Amino acid sequence: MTVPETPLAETAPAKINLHLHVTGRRADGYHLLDSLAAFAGAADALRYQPGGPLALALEGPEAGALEAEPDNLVLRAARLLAEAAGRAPEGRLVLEKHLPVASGIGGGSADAAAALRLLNRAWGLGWGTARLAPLAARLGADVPVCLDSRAARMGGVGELLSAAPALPAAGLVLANPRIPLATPAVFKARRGGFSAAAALPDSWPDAAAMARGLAACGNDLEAAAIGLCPAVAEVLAALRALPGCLLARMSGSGATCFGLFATPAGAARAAGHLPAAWWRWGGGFTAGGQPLYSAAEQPERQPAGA
Ligand SMILES: C[C@@](CO)(OP(=O)(O)O)[C@H](O)COP(=O)(O)OP(=O)(O)OC[C@H]1O[C@@H](n2ccc(N)nc2=O)[C@H](O)[C@@H]1O
Ligand SMILES: Nc1ncnc2c1ncn2[C@@H]1O[C@H](COP(=O)(O)OP(=O)(O)O)[C@@H](O)[C@H]1O
Repeated sequence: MTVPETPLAETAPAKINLHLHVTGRRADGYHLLDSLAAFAGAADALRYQPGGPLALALEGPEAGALEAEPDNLVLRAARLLAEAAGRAPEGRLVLEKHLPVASGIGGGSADAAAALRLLNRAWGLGWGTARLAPLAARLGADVPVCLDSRAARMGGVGELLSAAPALPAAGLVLANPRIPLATPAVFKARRGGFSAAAALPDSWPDAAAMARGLAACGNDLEAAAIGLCPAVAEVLAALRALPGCLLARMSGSGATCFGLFATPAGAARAAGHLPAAWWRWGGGFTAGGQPLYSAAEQPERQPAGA
């Protein structure tokens, strides 16, 4: 695996759908998607202590939303991996929950993928991504892209991954009105036909070019989400009103929306202007749990004349 971590801990970065086109529907009701997924510095964290039967403890600011869950995706991932490896599931996992639950940034999917990576190492399996990917797909449509947590183009129902455009140094603000939205309900409420896959370049030179390119795409679930949760429209308006916001759009099935900015530092400052009652975060993109660009490569200001 390509995610460098300390031996018994993993980060589970938020997945952002920079665009999301619904291109068709399968006979089983699942939708065919075309999406550019990228990963934010905002993340959950998962730790492991060996010994004893499999157990999960929840902590962190967003843990409350999960305490009543009968079956956490982390435990489902652990049992699935143990079954595939022909061994007993064991060890104590601690999930530190920072990402809002049911919010369109794939927190549960990222946690499940982090559990597969972590237990793959902790149990000494040494499996590569190719061997873990089919297990990931069984846990949810978003779990395969979260295995490597690197920007990727998603096709099929989410399991067909291909190269993403090279992302420039850019800033990202995430905002959620603290209203959970269930993914199946949003797909069900969607009206209209299907979209073509987006035409994207191999790379964008800077955040402004990326915002212009993404403006030609959309999120086909946005209108349905606003119908179910009108606060999504308020979040989008608030992001667009932030100084320096280059583009604002909903991620996944919502209700989290993102704003693109020139730099991570500018995004972090802008996030502070959003209502304190919302979940809000500002920073940059990551790949495999590491910042995409070093601080030195992230100019605070655009060069003169840019
Ligand atoms: C919409 C997306 C876009 O990345 O993100 P989120 O809003 O969840 O973050 C994903 O496709 C969500 O993936 P995930 O949350 O793993 O979905 P799953 O658990 O597999 O499916 C939940 C339900 O969503 C619907 N679903 C999901 C994926 C898909 N391609 N078509 C669908 O119609 C189905 O009704 C399914 O029963
Ligand atoms: N570790 C987990 N984190 C978040 N949600 C989880 C987890 N385990 C199970 N779930 C369930 O998965 C559903 C989708 O969660 P999540 O991945 O946060 O949504 P989304 O993909 O819309 O961001 C939640 O409503 C919850 O019932």
